[in-house]
Amino acid sequence: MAATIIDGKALAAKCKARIKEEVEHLSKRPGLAVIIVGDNPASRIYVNHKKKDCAECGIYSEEYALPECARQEELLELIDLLNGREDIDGILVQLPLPAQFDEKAVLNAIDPGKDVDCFHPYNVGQLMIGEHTFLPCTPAGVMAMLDEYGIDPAGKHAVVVGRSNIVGKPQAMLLLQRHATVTICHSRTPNLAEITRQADILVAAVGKTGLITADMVNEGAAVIDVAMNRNEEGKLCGDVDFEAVKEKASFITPVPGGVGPMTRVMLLENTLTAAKVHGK
Ligand SMILES: Nc1nc(=O)c2c([nH]1)NC[C@@H]1CN(c3ccc(C(=O)N[C@@H](CCC(=O)O)C(=O)O)cc3)C=[N+]21
Repeated sequence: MAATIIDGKALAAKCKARIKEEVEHLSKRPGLAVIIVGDNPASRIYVNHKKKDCAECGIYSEEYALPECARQEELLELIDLLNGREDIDGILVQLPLPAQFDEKAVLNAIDPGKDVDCFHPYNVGQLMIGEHTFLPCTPAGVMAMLDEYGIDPAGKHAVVVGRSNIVGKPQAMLLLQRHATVTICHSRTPNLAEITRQADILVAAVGKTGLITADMVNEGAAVIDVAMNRNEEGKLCGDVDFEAVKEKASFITPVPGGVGPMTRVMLLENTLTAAKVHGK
């Protein structure tokens, strides 16, 4: 039987309506500062999306566009200024940064209480011990999708393919918190298909078009595709062979229209949380 297609766009719209409602009940508007450095066209599109999302939910947003040649000190000074501003609850530095930047130092400079990406080592540590305030946006978006479709991770075997700090690792943590048995696979995993075939929940987060083929998926698995790749025609696609895998899976996320819109919602959610923590 063909899989149920998880509609990330519809769920995102529903979540945004709730966030908007909550924002209306605060004493002051939440504020998000978005910093973009250089002119990466994908980053430009994403940042525009974020601004539009904020406006839709009544969140105040400010954009800082620094030139490609900006210096590290300039960026650190800006972050410092934003750290001190009461009207700004969240700070997001769009990644990737141009090569001259020390990404780690930049992320470290953001006040952990304003780190709505959940990239600061303090927040990553909090996540590890289950004490987190902020949710890692993409992994939390995935969890919200599982919840919405009644897919309970408890007791299931969840296989995460990919071990990045922004998706694979935090995804594994969130699934673990929800009592899944978690396996993390990556580029050096020799018997990848053998392991993915054991998955009740399979999360693909590698960034390699066509990586997950139907023979790698267990009948009835829930398949979540986190990747944002461009194919030869420049079309957005994930890691999963969607057409073939949807005939085998019980649930599957499309790209676009799956995890991407939910990632954006979680940024709004974190900004709302930060505003509440800041007494708004
Ligand atoms: N500090 C930082 N935080 C991020 O969260 C962050 C980042 N840097 N750098 C880049 C990645 C990528 N990312 C996406 C989020 C949503 C969509 C999204 O909404 N995608 C739509 C399609 C968008 C389109 O058509 O291009 C969809 O899947 O339906 C895509 C990509 C956040 N990132």
